[in-house]
Amino acid sequence: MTSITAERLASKQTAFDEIPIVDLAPLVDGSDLHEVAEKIGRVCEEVGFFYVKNHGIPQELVQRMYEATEWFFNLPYEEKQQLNVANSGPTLRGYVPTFGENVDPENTRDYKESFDFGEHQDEVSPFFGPNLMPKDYPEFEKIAEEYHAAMMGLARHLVRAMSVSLGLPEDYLEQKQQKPITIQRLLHYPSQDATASQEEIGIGAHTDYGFLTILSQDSVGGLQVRNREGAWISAPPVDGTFVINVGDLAQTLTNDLYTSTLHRVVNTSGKERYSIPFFMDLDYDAIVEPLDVCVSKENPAKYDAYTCGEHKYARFVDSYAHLQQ
Ligand SMILES: O=C(O)CCC(=O)C(=O)O
Ligand SMILES: [Fe+2]
Repeated sequence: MTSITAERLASKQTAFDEIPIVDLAPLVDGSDLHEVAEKIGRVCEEVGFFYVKNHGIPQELVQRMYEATEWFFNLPYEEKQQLNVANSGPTLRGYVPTFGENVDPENTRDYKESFDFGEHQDEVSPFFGPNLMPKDYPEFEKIAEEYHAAMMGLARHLVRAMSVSLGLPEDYLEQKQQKPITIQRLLHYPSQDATASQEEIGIGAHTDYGFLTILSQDSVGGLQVRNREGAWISAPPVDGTFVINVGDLAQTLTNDLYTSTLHRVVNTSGKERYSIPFFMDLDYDAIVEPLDVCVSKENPAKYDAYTCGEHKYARFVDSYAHLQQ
């Protein structure tokens, strides 16, 4: 690796407590929503990224989803290409090969390959519709659906806590999530040669486009988060946790109180890396603008209103190779 590449891809090896861990037990068992809400509010303001433990998702389910993920990416390339996102129309579901989505297109090309799905529905509209699923493997589809449903349940808990953290009724944000856009993604990061060109990276620096993300990462590592000083710090795997991060929609709604933090993945470990992010958004037509509780005379609204679906679709158009002219 040239020294400039090494410098660009390196992260500060920080203790992982720079990215805090929040214990969700009192939220999930219903004993103390307010205590957890207060903690989540603080870390959303200070970091925008946190681990959660005691989240109620069985480790065994996560394990099965990883086995299915590895199985999927080991399919012959031609079989994966039959499920290419370009065949999905506006649902934007399916397989995206290496360099098919570049989240920081001005600087880098993404080495990862991915597979997106959501809740099945017959009718097609942007982000909604049928899933493209591998043929002759109903077990894959079953695990995928089970995992997606589990993530939805955890996301609902977190969103309630976020409402309360803002001093709002616990169902306030949920009103914008009657039929939310959700994306369940599987990711594979082949290990990159340490001499790889600096334009190629696991996933380039980006913020997430949605409301919040629930990420499971395997034990390989490589996730890096940019802190307030502009340094990249590592977010190493922590057993039994998920990584939660605030997305753009939450930053807009809170008028920048909560931060949609830049992050990226660099895998030069020599091992294959897999991760499984779930993106929880708002309803397609939900209006996204700073909430009254986050706006005052001294702190006026920093954003004009936009709709969730249009914002997300525009961000996808910017990053998906098949949508570029
Ligand atoms: O794989 C990871 O650890 C992060 C993935 C990610 O940032 C994303 O898919 O938005
Ligand atoms: Fe991300």
